[in-house]
Amino acid sequence: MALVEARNLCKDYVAGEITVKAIRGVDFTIDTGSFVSFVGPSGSGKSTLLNMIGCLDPPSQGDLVVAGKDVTRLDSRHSAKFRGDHIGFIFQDFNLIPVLTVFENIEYPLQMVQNWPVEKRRKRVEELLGAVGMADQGKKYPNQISGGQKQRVAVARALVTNAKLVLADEPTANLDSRTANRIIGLMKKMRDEFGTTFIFSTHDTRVVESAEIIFTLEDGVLQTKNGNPGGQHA
Ligand SMILES: Nc1ncnc2c1ncn2[C@@H]1O[C@H](COP(=O)(O)OP(=O)(O)OP(=O)(O)O)[C@@H](O)[C@H]1O
Repeated sequence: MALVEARNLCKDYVAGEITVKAIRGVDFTIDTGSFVSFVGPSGSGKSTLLNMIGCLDPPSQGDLVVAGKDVTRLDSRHSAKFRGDHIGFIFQDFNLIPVLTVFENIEYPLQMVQNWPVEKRRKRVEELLGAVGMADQGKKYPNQISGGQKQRVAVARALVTNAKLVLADEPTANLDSRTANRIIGLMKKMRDEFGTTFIFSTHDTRVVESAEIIFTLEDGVLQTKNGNPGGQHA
C-alpha cells in the first residue's frame, strides 16, 4: 500500500527577485514498510523533498499524499498535528535536549504531543530503550554518551509515538563508518519489528548501499534508469 504519493511536486524558494527552483516536478510512490534513500549531490534538493514529505514546508505546486491524507495545502496548525500523529524525525546533529536524560528525551513526544499518562509512558520508553540497545543508559544525559548512542536515542524518540513514517535527513553525517552502518542496521531492524517506513537522505556511499530503494536527485529532478522513473531497487 502506498504511504507517500507525489505527483508533479515542485518547490520554489523565492527571495526578492530571485527564485530557486529546488524541486522541479517529481513523481514517486513509496509503499508502507519501505526502506528508502534519496541520494544526490549537495544542493540537489534532498532536504527540500524530505521537508515537504514531513509537512515542514508546503509544496509550491503538485500533489502530495502522506498516510492517506492530502497534505499539499495543510495550514501550519494542521501540519503540526499531522506530524505529531504520524511522523518521526531523525536529524544529523541528533537534536537531543541537553538538560533532559536519555529516558526523558525519548519520553518527550509522548508528553508534549500525545499526552500519555505516566505509567503508559514509562512502559513505552523502556520498550524503546531496549529495542535500540540502550536499556541501561536511560539516566544519562546526552553529553555523557557517544555520537552513535545519541543517534540510537534519536531513533527511539522518532519511533516512540508509533509513527508510521520516519524521516531522517543525513542521519549518519556526523558518525564514523562503523557507527553509521550500525545506525542504518538499527533503523532496518526497527522497520522489521514495527513496520515503520523509513525515508532518509544521504550522499554517503556507505549508507546508500544499505537502502532497499534508491531515488536519485539531480538539480531538483528525479533521475531515470533504464526508462524507469525514480526508484531503483538496490
Ligand atoms: N530556505 C531556502 N531559501 C532559498 N533557497 C534554498 C532554501 N533551502 C534550500 N535552498 C536551495 O534549494 C536547493 C536545494 O537545497 P537542499 O538543501 O534541498 O539540497 P540538498 O540536496 O539537501 O543539499 P545538502 O546535501 O547540501 O544538504 C539549493 O539550491 C539550495 O541552495
